[in-house]
Amino acid sequence: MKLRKVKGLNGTIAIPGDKSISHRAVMFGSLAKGTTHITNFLSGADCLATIDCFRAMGVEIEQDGTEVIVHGNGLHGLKKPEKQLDVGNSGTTTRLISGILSGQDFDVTLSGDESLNKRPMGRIMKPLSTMGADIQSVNGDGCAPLKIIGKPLKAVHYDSPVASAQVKSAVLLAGLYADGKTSVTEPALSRNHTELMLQSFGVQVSSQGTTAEVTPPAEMTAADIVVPGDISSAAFFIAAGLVTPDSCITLKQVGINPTRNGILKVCEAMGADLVLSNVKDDSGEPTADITVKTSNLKGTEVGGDLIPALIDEIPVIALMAAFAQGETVIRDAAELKVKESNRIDLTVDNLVKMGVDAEATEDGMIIRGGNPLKGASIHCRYDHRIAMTFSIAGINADGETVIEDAECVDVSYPTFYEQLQMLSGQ
Ligand SMILES: O=C(O)C1=C[C@@H](OP(=O)(O)O)[C@@H](O)[C@H](O)C1
Ligand SMILES: C=C(OP(=O)(O)O)C(=O)O
Repeated sequence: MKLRKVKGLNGTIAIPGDKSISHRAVMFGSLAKGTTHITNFLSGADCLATIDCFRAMGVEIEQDGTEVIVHGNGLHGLKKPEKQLDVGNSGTTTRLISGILSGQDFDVTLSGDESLNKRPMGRIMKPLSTMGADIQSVNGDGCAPLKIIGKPLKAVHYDSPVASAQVKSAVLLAGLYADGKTSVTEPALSRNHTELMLQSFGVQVSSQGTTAEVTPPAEMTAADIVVPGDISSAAFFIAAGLVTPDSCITLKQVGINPTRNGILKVCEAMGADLVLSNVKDDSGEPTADITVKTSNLKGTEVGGDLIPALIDEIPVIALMAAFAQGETVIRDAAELKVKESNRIDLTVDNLVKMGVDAEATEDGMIIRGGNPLKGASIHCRYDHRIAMTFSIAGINADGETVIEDAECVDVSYPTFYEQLQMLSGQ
């Protein structure tokens, strides 16, 4: 993908469905008795991998673009797949499904692509093993492929060392099959979509502070799920609208769940012209339209408990910082090293290539904004968030920017380039 400066971004777009919520809707619909209708499903590669995994375990799932119908087989209705499950590039699929598979009465192996098979799975193997699961890293390196032999599970309380919704969810989903109430406490609150959506499927879940507890149900009941727009996808156009001269963009129906909306707080601290309208909260997952206009940003500090609420947005926040006056410090974000790529190093390397004064730290980065950006050839190691971040950089840089492997945006945002082109009037 080749990009050059644009004359401004203007217009209104609908942001595609939330990736985290789309995964969960397919998973919980598959475990429920009855028919689950999902509207505004994210038809990106990661969520399609989740659909394929459940189809392989005997669940009938109809998909027509963003409309999905799941004919659930009930909590104990999954069947042993004929082959190894392919989780593609998706950490969420891998970790959440591992919780579910731990409690089945069959064994299964799951594996993903090169990037996925390098990501740490010890973080879920440890608590799931404590519950009695037999889950092994096939190559003994703590990564996928994972072999999971389903077992009767014990209820536990798990004190998680990381604020991770994937770890929390893996344990809570195994808890659906345990012999009593299972709870997880995390060091800071991560996204709570699992807790909210399990309740919609009739499961008793309680949350207090950073602890969530699930009571194993006899059955789960099907639900209709309307997926809000993904704030992690909206983030690219929030940043684009703020840093591109002569821009005004409205993003419709974006999820603003407080465990996800950290970027809105960062925008406020940076002095962004950002307005929420049409705020709705009828499904437990609040949404709003977000309007952003070109702004003079200032540097800020990002860290602490805010990090889990914006973890996937940090590369694009770093880009905003490159356009801001003064210094931005991002800390407490070491988790970025174990995403689809090492997002600390890759973000900083690519920023520096484009002429930004940036340096990596142990747990984040420091960016001194204000230098003009120059076009560069960007390596994204097939990391969708890096590809989109540096595409927004590219439309604000002198000369040409080339994004290698740009097709990886399909993982979470297949219509990204189409919408970017539309907003730039090209
Ligand atoms: O639960 C989820 O849907 C997700 C949780 C986050 O990962 P961690 O739980 O590993 O932080 C996030 O980075 C990922 O994109 C989606
Ligand atoms: C980290 C991400 O996803 P996952 O962990 O599901 O691969 C992401 O989408 O940025």
